[in-house]
Parts: sequence; C-alpha cells; structure tokens
Amino acid sequence: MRPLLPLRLRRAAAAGLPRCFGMARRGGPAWRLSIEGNIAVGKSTFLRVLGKTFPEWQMATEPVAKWQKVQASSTREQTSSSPNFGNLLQMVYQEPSRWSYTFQTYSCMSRLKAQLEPLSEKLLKTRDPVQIFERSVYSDRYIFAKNLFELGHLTEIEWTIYQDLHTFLLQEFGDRTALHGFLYLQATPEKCLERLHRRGRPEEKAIQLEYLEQLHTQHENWLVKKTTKVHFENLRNAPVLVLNVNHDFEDDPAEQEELMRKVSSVDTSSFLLFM
Ligand SMILES: Nc1ncnc2c1ncn2[C@@H]1O[C@H](COP(=O)(O)OP(=O)(O)OP(=O)(O)O)[C@@H](O)[C@H]1O
Ligand SMILES: Nc1nc(=O)c2ncn([C@H]3C[C@H](O)[C@@H](CO)O3)c2[nH]1
Repeated sequence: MRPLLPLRLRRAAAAGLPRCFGMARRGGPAWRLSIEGNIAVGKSTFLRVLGKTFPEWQMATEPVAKWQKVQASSTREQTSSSPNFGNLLQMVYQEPSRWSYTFQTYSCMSRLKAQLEPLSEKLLKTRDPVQIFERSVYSDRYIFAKNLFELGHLTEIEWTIYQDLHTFLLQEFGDRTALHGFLYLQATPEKCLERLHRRGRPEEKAIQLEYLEQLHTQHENWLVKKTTKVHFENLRNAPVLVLNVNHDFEDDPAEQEELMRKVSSVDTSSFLLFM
C-alpha cells in the first residue's frame, strides 16, 4: 500500500503546489534527483551544464577519485600523506571476480554517504532547493551489482549479502536516502564507447562494447521498461525523465538550452506521490 503523504505535504498539495522547478516553494525540503546513465554517456558533462544553469542547486558528483585511491576515512590526526590502499577501480576492471564484492560494498557506502550529506548553507537559503546526485544507491544495486552477479563476478553468497546489507541500510535510513525522481541520460552503447575512448580514463581501456550493451539493457529494464524487480516502495513508481543525449551537446548551446528546458519543466507536483 502506498504510504500516506506526510500532513505537511498534503497541506502543501491542497494549497496548490508550484508545478515546476524554478517556481518558488517556500520552506520545503529539497527535491532530490539522481542522474543515471551508462558509462561515459556524459553525466559529469551534463552536471556541469546544470550547475551553470542552476547555480543555486547542490550537486554531488560520483566519487570516482576515492575509488581510484582508497584511503582510510579521515580522522583529525590524518594528513594528506595517509596510506593509499590501491586503485579499486582498476582492480575491479582487471580482476572482476576477485574485486566486485569489495567494489560494490565500497561504492554503495560512498553513495550512501553522499545521499546523507546535509544541505549546504547556500541551499538552505534557496527558495526552491534541489539536490542532484550523480548516480545513486539504486543504480549501485539495480545496474552494476545486478549486472556483475548476472555475469558471474559476484557469487550467489556475495550477491545475497550485498542485497541484504543494501536493503537493511536503506530501510534504516528511510526517508533520508529517498529520491524524488531520476534524470536518465540515454544514448546508444556505441556512442558511449566513442565518448569513453575520447575521455581515455586508463582503468577503462579494456572495456568492450558488450559490457556497455549489458549496462544499457540494465538501465532500460530499470528506468524505461520497469521490468527490474525493485525492493523499495517509493522507488517503484518514481518519475523518470528520459533525455536523449546521442547528440553531441558539449559545444552546442542550443542543444544544452533544450535539455535544460526539459529539466526545468519537470512537473514537481508528481514527486509528492512518491515520498
Ligand atoms: N553530449 C556530449 N557531446 C559531446 N561530448 C560529450 C558529451 N557528453 C560527454 N561528452 C564527452 O564524453 C566523455 C565522457 O563524458 P563524461 O565524463 O561526462 O561521462 P560520464 O557519464 O560522467 O562518465 P562515467 O560513467 O564514467 O561517470 C568526455 O570526454 C566528455 O567530454
Ligand atoms: N563495478 C562498478 N560498480 C559500480 O557501482 C560503479 N559505478 C561506477 N562504476 C564505474 C564506471 C566508470 O568506469 C567509473 C565512473 O563512473 O566507475 C562502477 N563500476
């Protein structure tokens, strides 16, 4: 059964909520959205355009640098010279069966931390606060971990423990990790491979088209066809804005403007149903 809307939100809805981003919503919590999409589809690039268009929004980029240089979490005594335990991103690509479980545990934890970050001072002063995350605890499970399990890189027992942990953490943190919707950047796997080669991240050198095709299918199943079994009530019907980014918008202001127009016209009143 769908949970009832909190009283505060039902009152807001009854009072006639603003329908889109950019229309003032006084004193409410932030809208929380995640940008999803295949490897190298252009999420970071899109995020930069979003940041320029909506400078008041709070953006959380994917913590790739942390995965490339795993360090003990900082304490007051630690300095920048604290030991580096290795490049986990490289390790998972080189030896997926050995490192997938470790990677997914770590990536899930780092995404969880990002989703639990408090609102910045700047955002707290904003009339219509929006938080954007680059990927989420949900893509961690329903895209990457699921795919690695289906490829045989996570064993049955690792997949079971990962899912158990994921469900437990998300249930414990409840609304604090909930998202209102997703922006799905969609492009062909061929286009992603082309961009991946252009970017030239050393760890990704050996990625083949087939892997991007598998991840593309996982995205389509979860966010478009909705055939992926999800385990969180508020996720099941969360709104998804699909943005076709096959076109090279990086140096095309008109295309960027069109994408931003689509984002700013998102009907935020639909989000209230999924809180
Ligand atoms: N729409 C676009 N048009 C042209 N080039 C693009 C576009 N989007 C991204 N690129 C280029 O493609 C490469 C990958 O983009 P980006 O780093 O934004 O991908 P990403 O989705 O954030 O990757 P990852 O999945 O690894 O986090 C970069 O070299 C970027 O300059
Ligand atoms: N195995 C695995 N699980 C994840 O949850 C995950 N999230 C991102 N990535 C890889 C994709 C890019 O190479 C690079 C930056 O997105 O990191 C992941 N790899």
